[in-house]
Amino acid sequence: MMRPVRSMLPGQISLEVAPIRSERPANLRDPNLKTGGGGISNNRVTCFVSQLSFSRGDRLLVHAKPSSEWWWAELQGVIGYVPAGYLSQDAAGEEEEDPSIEDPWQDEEYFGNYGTLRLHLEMLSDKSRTEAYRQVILSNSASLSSKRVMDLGCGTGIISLFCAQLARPSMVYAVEASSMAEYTRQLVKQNGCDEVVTVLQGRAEEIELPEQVDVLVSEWMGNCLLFEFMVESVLLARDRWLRDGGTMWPSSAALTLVPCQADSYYAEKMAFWERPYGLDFTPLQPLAQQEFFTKPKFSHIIDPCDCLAAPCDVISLDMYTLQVGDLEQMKGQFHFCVEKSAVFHGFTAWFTVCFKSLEAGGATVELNTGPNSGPTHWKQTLFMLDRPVSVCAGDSISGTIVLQRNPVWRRHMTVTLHWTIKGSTDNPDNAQANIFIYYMH
Ligand SMILES: N=C(N)NCC[C@H]1O[C@@H](n2cnc3c(N)ncnc32)[C@H](O)[C@@H]1O
Repeated sequence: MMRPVRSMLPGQISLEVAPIRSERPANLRDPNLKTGGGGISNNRVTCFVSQLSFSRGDRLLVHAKPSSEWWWAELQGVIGYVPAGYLSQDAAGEEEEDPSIEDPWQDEEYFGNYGTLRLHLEMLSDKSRTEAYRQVILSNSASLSSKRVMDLGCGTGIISLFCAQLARPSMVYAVEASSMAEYTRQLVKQNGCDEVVTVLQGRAEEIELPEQVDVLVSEWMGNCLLFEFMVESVLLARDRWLRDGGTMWPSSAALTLVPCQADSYYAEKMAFWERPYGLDFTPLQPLAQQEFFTKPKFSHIIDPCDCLAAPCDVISLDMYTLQVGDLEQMKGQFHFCVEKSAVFHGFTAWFTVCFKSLEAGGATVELNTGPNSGPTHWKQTLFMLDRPVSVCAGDSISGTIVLQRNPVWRRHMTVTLHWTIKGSTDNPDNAQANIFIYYMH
């Protein structure tokens, strides 16, 4: 239940506001509609809220208090940030806070999922992923001698077991927050590695290690690289347990984007409604567009020939310098030169991580989850446009991508793509500006 509070504002304060994920196309040109962000494309508007406008005496419903300064509240159906200092508890209601937001990390569900085998089987069955980590350990086996290693989010302990089997580290601290840790201990013993590998059950940011480590290795990447935001735990552990001059594996990460055609997905979700069983179901197409094309398609497999331009790295992370605060909003730019005339259905994203060698001049190991590398369980992520656009060779697609971390649900993010298309003939009629905002839940 949400708790009503009254605002004690000194008069009207007009903060920015916009309805969250407006279901109806709103006219963004409406001078009265201040938006904290969002956009319009083909009259479909999705907005996200940054701050909420309210007046003295308004009764706000508080959904969550992610910080002492800013609360997440609702006023007449609009949700947004409010300055907590302007609010007072409404004597009328002592209702409980919304319990569903007591756990903005959703750890019970998150670690509950990793306590079962399904996700671990998927990850272990991913040969590109698992062999890449094996290759890192193998190619650095000599340098790993007598090193102290932390394997953050070890799951079944596969990386720790590779360390113990292929190298001679002095100690591997295998940290796992889910109940899988109990089985990981058994696997370590079963494979005769319990002299070297110590399994610690708990969140990496909460457990205590007896010493700092020389190497922090983790397989933390989620869909679109950052989803799950496990990377925050890796940065916190780095700052607390990695010795100065220690090694981060992965050392760096990059998110890559490419404009693409997606004929079969478009046919499956949109064209289908044209003549199913000889009938005209096209009135359902706006519903299909809203249901299927307003959120990313995870586990998309893009065929290299569906790429309409050379892919472009839009976000690059240096795991030695990246800060937790940097994760709130990450921006990238892109400029694609269309290489072939085709239908532009959307953008596809994937990531690459690199593992610098412990030896100076040693080979860097790369795990690339893109269409020209071995298949992985992440596959790629497809962001469909509302409506496809025909493009010609020589056209340019330029714009920005913004990954905005959810201020309440800390494992989620919003992806905003803003781009323009310029015709190769520089025909101004071809120029169109589009913004799409996708919620990754
Ligand atoms: N996207 C991924 N690579 N997910 C791997 C997640 C694995 O790390 C574990 N894990 C995730 N975050 C943490 C954390 N902060 N501390 C310990 N284990 C974690 C999780 O239980 C699972 O076994």
